[in-house]
Formats: sequence, structure tokens, C-alpha cells
Amino acid sequence: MPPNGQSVHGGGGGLVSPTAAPAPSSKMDCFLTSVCTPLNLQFIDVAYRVKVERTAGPAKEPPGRISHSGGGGGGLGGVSAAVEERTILKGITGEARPGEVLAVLGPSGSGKSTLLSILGGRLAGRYSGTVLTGGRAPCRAVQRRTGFVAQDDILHPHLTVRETLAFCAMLRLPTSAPTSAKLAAADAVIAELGLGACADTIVGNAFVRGVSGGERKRVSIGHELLVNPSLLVLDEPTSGLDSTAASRLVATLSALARKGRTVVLSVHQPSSRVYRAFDSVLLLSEGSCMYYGPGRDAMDYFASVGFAPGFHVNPADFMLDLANALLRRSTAIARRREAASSSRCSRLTPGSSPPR
Ligand SMILES: Nc1ncnc2c1ncn2[C@@H]1O[C@H](COP(=O)(O)OP(=O)(O)OP(=O)(O)O)[C@@H](O)[C@H]1O
Repeated sequence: MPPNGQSVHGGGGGLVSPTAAPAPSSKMDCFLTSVCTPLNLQFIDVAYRVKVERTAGPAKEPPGRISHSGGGGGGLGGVSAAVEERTILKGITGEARPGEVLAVLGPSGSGKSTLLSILGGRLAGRYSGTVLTGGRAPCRAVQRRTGFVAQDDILHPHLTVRETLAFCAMLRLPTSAPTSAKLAAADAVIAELGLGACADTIVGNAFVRGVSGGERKRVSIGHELLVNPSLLVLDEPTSGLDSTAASRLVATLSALARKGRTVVLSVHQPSSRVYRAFDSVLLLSEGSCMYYGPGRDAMDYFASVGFAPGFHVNPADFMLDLANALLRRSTAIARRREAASSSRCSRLTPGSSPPR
């Protein structure tokens, strides 16, 4: 069911008809003010599968020797490769609303980045299910109003924060806009993200000392903020930050959301202070949704289905423990199944010694 009972258009990647959000009154309005067009994001039954090659075969050659088998069973050294399908996301449904922060939580490998890539329009046409922005399939105009902050940023280490954002403004804002307006947009973003104190410090990297980790993340967010996005998608924006810096960053993102933006972020292990800033939470475990709803209701939900912690815990820690426990259980079951099927296979392989 689509959230809020809204009508669903299309499927198979969710591209139906191109429809833009209402245009700003003048071309530069959207870049120089903090007002943006609200954009509701819905995702319905989103699944993502990949084909993975699984190599199997004798591989009994002495080390350092390459055997050239002439076809049949294919591959080097008689190693055969079987292609199998792996489901990374299994029917994920939810909604992110303007003015709110939706956090995607889950253990490593649970599918957070994949889901965010889909919601950020980076895997268009490669997933099944439906993604709707403003009730319709995402179009180019919506993509232009979507900011995507990847986990690993690429910033020039020798430019200052101001130079970085000014350079980005020159590249990303319309060519018709005057240079002074672009520089003003960069300054507006510096002010909005609280980067004033380090505006003239170089960004730096592992070899050149520059701004702090938290400031660096803000610069990456500033890159996207320059186009005043209605939808801001951030993959692990708090990774590598201490809890104070993480909390400050999430407070900034929350403030950006309160101005009418839709903010979706993934986070690995938030502190309880950070968790409180999330309006909605989606908990993933092995590509399945374990919980989707208001962050403040998550503990009550898990208590209602028989999982209540015996003492006061950070809700995020508790939810990740549950997701990890599920992961360990299903991994153990998969291993047992695999062991059972390989024992059956070896019984069937001609010439193989019987299993002991
Ligand atoms: N194209 C692909 N081919 C094969 N496996 C993939 C592909 N894309 C993702 N995966 C696998 O899907 C799983 C989910 O990956 P994803 O990066 O979304 O997880 P994550 O929750 O963001 O992890 P982390 O917190 O460690 O970044 C991982 O096991 C990953 O190896």
C-alpha cells in the first residue's frame, strides 16, 4: 500500500510522466533564498537485485601454474563461474516528507547505501517498485532539485572553504547568473552551514592539515545546498565524526529540513541525542525492513512484539542489536543450508568420495 493512501503511478523503476515541481518566481530566487519547493518522496515496494558470479571448481592446480582449458566447463584452470541473483533490497516501502528527517538505520551491508542511491535517483531504471516525488515519477527538474551527498567526498585539498563553494557555484549555477550572484550564493551557504569561522581555511586532506572532519562534511553538504535542493539525500554524513560533531551536523540537517526540505540520511550507529533528531526511522536488516515509522515510537513497537530491553538503552543501539541478531541467525541458517546442499552435491558427483 502506498503511504498516506496516495495514488501510485507506474512501476518498474517508477518513470511515468515528466512533471516538474512549481518553478521559482525568478531564475536566481531558488539559489539565493532558503525557501524551497516542498517535495514529498514516496517509495513503494522497492527491490534491488544484482547478478553475482560465483566461481566453483577444482582449483587444484599447483600454485603459480595457469592451466588453459579449451572450453567446456569454461574458465581458467577448469574453474567454472555460475551467475546467481542476489537480492539486496526486498520490497521497501516508506515516505519522507518535507520538513522532516528520515533516517535509514541498519548494520553494515544491510542495504542503506543502495536504498539511498535509489531514492537519490542514482540507480534509475535498475530497481523494481515505485519511487514518487511529489506524487509523480521523478523527472529531470526534480533531479536538479535533489542533492546527493555521498559517503566519500572528493574535495580539492588546497582550496579554502570559500574558494571551494565559490568554484562549485560557478560550475553549478546557471551561466546566465552574474558572478556576483554566484559568489553571494556561496556566502549564503557558508552562513547557513555555520562555516564562517573556517571560510578562509583550506579544506586539506590526510596529508595537508585543513578543516575538521565535521567542517569538511559541511562543505560537502554545502556543495549540494548551492542549488537549494528540495530533497537532500546523505549517505552516512556522520561517519568519522565524534558524537558532539555528529550531533551538531544532524541539528544543522534538521534545521535545513524545518525550512521545508525533505532530508533522508543513512547512519550507522547514532547516539541517542542524534537519534532524537530523526522524525522517521527505517530499520533495515539484510535488505528487509524491520521497522518504519516515527523514531519516538520504535521502542514501543518492538516492546509490543516481545522485544523490550530490560534497562534504559539508546534506541538506535537496541534496534541495531536486533537487526544484527537477525543477521547472525539467518547467516547461520544459510550456512547450514549450504553445508547440507554441498554434502548432497558431493554424494551426486561421479567419482567423488562419499561424505563421511
Ligand atoms: N552491484 C553490486 N554487486 C554485488 N553486491 C552488491 C552490489 N551493490 C551492493 N551489493 C551488496 O549489497 C549489500 C548492501 O550494500 P550497501 O552498500 O547498500 O550496504 P550498507 O548498509 O550501506 O553498508 P555500509 O554501512 O557498510 O556502507 C552489501 O553486501 C554489498 O556487498
